[in-house]
Amino acid sequence: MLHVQGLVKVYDGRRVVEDVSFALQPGTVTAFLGPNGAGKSTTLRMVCGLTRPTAGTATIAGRRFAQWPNPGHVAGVLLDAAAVHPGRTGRHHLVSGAKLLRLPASRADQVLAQVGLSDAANRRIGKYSLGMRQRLGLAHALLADPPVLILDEPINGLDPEGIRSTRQLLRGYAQRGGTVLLSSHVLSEVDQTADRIVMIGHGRVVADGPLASFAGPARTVVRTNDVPKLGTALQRAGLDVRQTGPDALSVAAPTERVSEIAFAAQVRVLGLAEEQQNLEELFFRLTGGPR
Ligand SMILES: Nc1ncnc2c1ncn2[C@@H]1O[C@H](COP(=O)(O)OP(=O)(O)OP(=O)(O)O)[C@@H](O)[C@H]1O
Repeated sequence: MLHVQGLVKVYDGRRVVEDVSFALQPGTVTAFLGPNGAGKSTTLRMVCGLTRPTAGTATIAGRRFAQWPNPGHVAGVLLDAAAVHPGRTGRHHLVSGAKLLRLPASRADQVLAQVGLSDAANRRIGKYSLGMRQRLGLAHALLADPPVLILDEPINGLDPEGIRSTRQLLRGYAQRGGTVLLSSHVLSEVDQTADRIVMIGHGRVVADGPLASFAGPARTVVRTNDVPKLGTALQRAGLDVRQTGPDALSVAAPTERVSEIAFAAQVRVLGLAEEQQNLEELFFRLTGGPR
């Protein structure tokens, strides 16, 4: 559905995007990840025809984005949430967008409801928070219910509720066959949303694959009132064990296995939880560290 082939961008003799290629299938959410300045926005701008590539091509449904007679019906784009008229209301902004796309004004209200902005529809955009502007930008991208969404840092500035509802919205959109490409420089923002990650560092793709393939083996954090006894039992079972607090151990095993061993050793467990995968570390290793 979206094909990027050998994209290169040179600014003032500097290669800021170097031979970036990937192809996205319908029904998927792909996170385009990289630290600040890695070349994400430049790549997305080339995909959307806003920046001319030095080399390479990007096509959506077989054509360059700008070659489509009605590009907004093919891909919804959110590149810069700040690029909206602050004196307009959210609703006015979306009604204008709907008109340009030859859609009924009622579409504005539908997408406002979809992103949870109905209550703020008649307030001026200048009074919106960053998170509200992000939601408005997402609403604009959704206007024509296009098959593809291209979103630059859509989670940035959202509160926890905004993050949760945006995740749900994007997952639901992909489940209905949509193709989503969203960029982020914070891995934890997208690890519950994306099926696949494409990581970019210094303009180059450094990793590309299903998110699960980058996650290390499952680890469990277990809290107990007898760290030495449980630690010994877990080590005897051949597991990698690290003490992470006065009453806490991190164990390279799923929670069920840790629970079984603790039960067999007759050690009281105060808490048991899956450890958050530290994908951030992997990210920095692959991209050569933050700039
Ligand atoms: N119009 C331009 N002229 C010259 N250099 C540019 C231009 N646009 C971007 N760059 C440079 O290209 C590099 C990549 O920038 P880009 O905005 O694509 O990175 P990014 O991964 O999106 O970063 P961020 O997460 O900060 O948005 C940076 O070094 C930036 O300074």
